[in-house]
Amino acid sequence: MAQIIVVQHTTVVNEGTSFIADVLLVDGRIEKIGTIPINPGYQVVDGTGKHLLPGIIDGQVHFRDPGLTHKGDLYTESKAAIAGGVTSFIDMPNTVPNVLTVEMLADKYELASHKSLANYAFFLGVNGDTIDEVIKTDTSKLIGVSDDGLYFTKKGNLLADNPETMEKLFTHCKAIIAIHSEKEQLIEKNENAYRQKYGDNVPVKFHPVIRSTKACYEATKRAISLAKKHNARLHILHLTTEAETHLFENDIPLREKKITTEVSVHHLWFSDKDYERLGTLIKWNPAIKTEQDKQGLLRALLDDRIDIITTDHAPHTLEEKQKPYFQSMSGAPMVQHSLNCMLEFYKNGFISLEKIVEKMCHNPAILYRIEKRGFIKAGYYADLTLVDLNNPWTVTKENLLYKCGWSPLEGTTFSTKIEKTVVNGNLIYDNGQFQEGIFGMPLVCNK
Ligand SMILES: NC(=O)N[C@@H](CC(=O)O)C(=O)O
Repeated sequence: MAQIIVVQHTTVVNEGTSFIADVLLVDGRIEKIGTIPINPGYQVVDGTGKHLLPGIIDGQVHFRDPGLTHKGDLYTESKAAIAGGVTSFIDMPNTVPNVLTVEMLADKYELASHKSLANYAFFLGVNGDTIDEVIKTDTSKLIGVSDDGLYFTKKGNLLADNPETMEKLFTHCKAIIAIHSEKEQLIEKNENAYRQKYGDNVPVKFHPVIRSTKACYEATKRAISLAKKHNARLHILHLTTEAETHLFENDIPLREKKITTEVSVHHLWFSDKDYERLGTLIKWNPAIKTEQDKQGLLRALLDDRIDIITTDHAPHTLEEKQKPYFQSMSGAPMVQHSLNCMLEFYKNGFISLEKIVEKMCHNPAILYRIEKRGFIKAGYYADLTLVDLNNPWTVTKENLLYKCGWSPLEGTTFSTKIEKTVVNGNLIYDNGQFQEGIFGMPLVCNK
């Protein structure tokens, strides 16, 4: 028998408007939005007073599977994602082994098919060592290629440091090229200067001085100019500086843009003021920068120079984080709370609900050409999240779902709660309870 769910009397937030309606879900797809008569056998979800959003599509996560599963894995982190209203994610290649060939990519899809509760896609990794292999590959069907995090291998050769490699890739690659844009060579110089002064114990407040605005701006400027020269499809990951936002355009529809960018939630949420309180827990690459940068990023998001919001969810164990500056891992878990963070900006009057949905749901689907997801539309997959905008709760260790068991947001009180999350028509998350054993689907990239 067909599985039928009706979400009744809910405020649907979709494509720039919000309106009260019922939403009918049949066999994994959205069938109708309007007034739905209830028949016996329908599962009814009361959405009165709640808001129904398309499931979040997080365009950048590190779920650590395979090889780094002491930090997180596809099961634990996808579960945390779903509790946060995230129904689809795109995962980075800096696992162990690094995902540098199409065979390894296929292995990762296979792994996710029996581990991930959310829908999934994976970037093919690319760095200076594998460029020739990647450009021989049929990249036209891939969601994207990326060098993100591959510098941890130390033979990484990030694209931002290698204009020649970058040009070669821009000439041949048909997929989106998503790059981590910081000039590592410049950063290394800064690191050496600070190491001489402080040894290993550099105060973390210098992190944004070491991983400087200059390192970001120069890398982004160069990547954009090379991409324009070759008419390549470039996406700059996790932008952190106000200066860089002015390098992007907002007068072309997203579908036609060749150069796009994103902001990660933590760069909107934290600023350098927070280093004193949180120390290396908020050490990220690129670094959290100034209050002025944070404001500039929000402005660029609102005026469409920034296209999507991601988390760059990057769990590490507390032990790995709480080491002296140079040994402490960069990155932190965020995927369970990204929607709550953005809804807090809404509650404080900084952004509309419709804009949040555009940047977290619609635009990732458009940018990565993801088939039939990201919108509340008849015929689309039923990936949805139901939120209560007036239900305060506090982040504690006990309510974290991350395998690493900590969050830089512990102690934060959010005024909104993610109540339910539907993935492919299945009510996977309902007020703290999970329906286990139903796995997500691979995202289909429709060029
Ligand atoms: N963002 C981070 O600080 N860390 C990421 C790697 C990366 O995105 O560079 C990680 O994988 O830990």
